[in-house]
Amino acid sequence: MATFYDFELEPKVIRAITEMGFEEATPIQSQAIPHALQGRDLIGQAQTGTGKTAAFGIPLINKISPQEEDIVSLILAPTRELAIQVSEEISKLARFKRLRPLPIYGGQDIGRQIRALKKHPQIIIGTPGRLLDHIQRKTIRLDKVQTVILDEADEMLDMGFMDDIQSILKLVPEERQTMLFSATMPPNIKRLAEQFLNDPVHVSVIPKQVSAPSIAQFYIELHERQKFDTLCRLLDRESPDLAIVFGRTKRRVDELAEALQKRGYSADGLHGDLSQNQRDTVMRRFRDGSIDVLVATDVAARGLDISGVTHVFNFDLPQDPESYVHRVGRTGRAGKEGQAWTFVAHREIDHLHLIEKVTRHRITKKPIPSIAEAIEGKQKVTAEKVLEILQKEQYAEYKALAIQLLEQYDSVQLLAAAMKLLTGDNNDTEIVLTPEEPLRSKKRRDDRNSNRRYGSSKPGQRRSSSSYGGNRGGGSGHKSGGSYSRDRRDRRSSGTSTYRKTEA
Ligand SMILES: Nc1ncnc2c1ncn2[C@@H]1O[C@H](COP(=O)(O)OP(=O)(O)OP(=O)(O)O)[C@@H](O)[C@H]1O
Ligand SMILES: [Mg+2]
Repeated sequence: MATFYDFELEPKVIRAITEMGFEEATPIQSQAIPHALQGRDLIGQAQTGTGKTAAFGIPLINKISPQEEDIVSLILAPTRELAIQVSEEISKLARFKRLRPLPIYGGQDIGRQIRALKKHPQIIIGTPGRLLDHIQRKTIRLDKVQTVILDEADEMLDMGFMDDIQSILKLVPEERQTMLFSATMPPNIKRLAEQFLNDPVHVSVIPKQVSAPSIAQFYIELHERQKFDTLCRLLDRESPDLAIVFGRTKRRVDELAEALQKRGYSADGLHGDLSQNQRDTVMRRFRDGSIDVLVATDVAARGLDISGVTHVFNFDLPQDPESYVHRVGRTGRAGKEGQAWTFVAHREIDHLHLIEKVTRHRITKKPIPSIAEAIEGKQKVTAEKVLEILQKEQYAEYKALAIQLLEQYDSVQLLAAAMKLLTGDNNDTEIVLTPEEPLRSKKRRDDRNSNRRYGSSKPGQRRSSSSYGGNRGGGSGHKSGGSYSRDRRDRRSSGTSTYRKTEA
């Protein structure tokens, strides 16, 4: 396993990496950084949570001079939250070089962005729409750009950003370095690559399974009307540190977040119809732990790196296998463990099997947790809280009362009563959610030989293989076809190697 001293990096960059607590390079970093430093175009694919951001961020920071006054690099990301996050990681890497990265995304005051642009940032991290806006206003010029990175490249295609990306890249000099990154590379990404990349190196660190091995994956087969109580029981039994619950539509997310609040969970929703202010607030509160359940549409499926997310719940089955991979990839990051639970209506079982086939990962069937299990889980949390106070000896002012009560009552009964009070009564406020239709799977002609469905299908077939299910909520209706290529023989396995991050 490579350390960062193995690459020819400036001492200031190495120092920043060390301060971030990175000891060893992850597999995608060891393989991509040398090519990127040589200026090669690159297509990088590696599992979720394995450090793709630094894989392009490190070589990028290394080559930019702090004296530079122009925008020399451009990073495109599909969502605002991701643009903000990538910009933060780039800032950390650029700390000692004192470079000026700037996130540019929709929903933020454009006047403020224009003022920030006057301070000569060298790196712009943006979403395509707002970037085009600035280009039209001539507040951003791209004619000095030397490096372009498309993070979550396949998602940007899927969201129908192809035209925008084309318009943006037309303004960037042809003599440049371009890199694409994602955990999933459906075959139609080739179109993008052929058009925008020049003799790219393919770096693929996808071992046998597409999703990270550190994620335990389960599913529960149930009726739509059982979903909510099942979610509550799972939350009680599992007591996640932080959890993300994915719903299919914006309405679903709103209803679910409100319902969870009614039942006493500290939850809030995130989707594209909220104001940017609301989106920022929800993300900040989730990151700092003031809410512990984030309910979201697929807007939160890609790239978001929030430490402490131990559980992902697919309240509704995702539209396609790529979305599944990215959603569950919000947990089990940077070598940590995580769990993903997927709710499947009886009629959706075929979809689930398709996901298993494409991701080459068995998803284990589990029963609906019982009420008793849920209560037991809640009691365990209460006991842990009590023991924590005990260990930290934070009870001095209650000691006299305890002695007094113990003189009069039985200790077991007394403690049980206190635990009951702390755990709270079972809150079974009646909840009614607007039902969502189960995903319908269209019979495909190539269903007989489903092994061939992904990857090796001809362009004509791909359309049909992508049509299992309706449109993604609010999307343009354009769907990508297919998924992971199955016949990639040059996949180098990352094996069982792990990498650690020391607490910096
Ligand atoms: N070499 C390293 N050692 C330890 N931790 C690392 C290393 N490189 C990156 N990380 C950390 O791992 C986490 C995941 O990284 P990152 O968000 O770049 O993953 P990703 O591959 O882009 O995932 P996704 O496909 O979900 O976007 C981050 O918290 C990052 O700081
Ligand atoms: Mg990423």
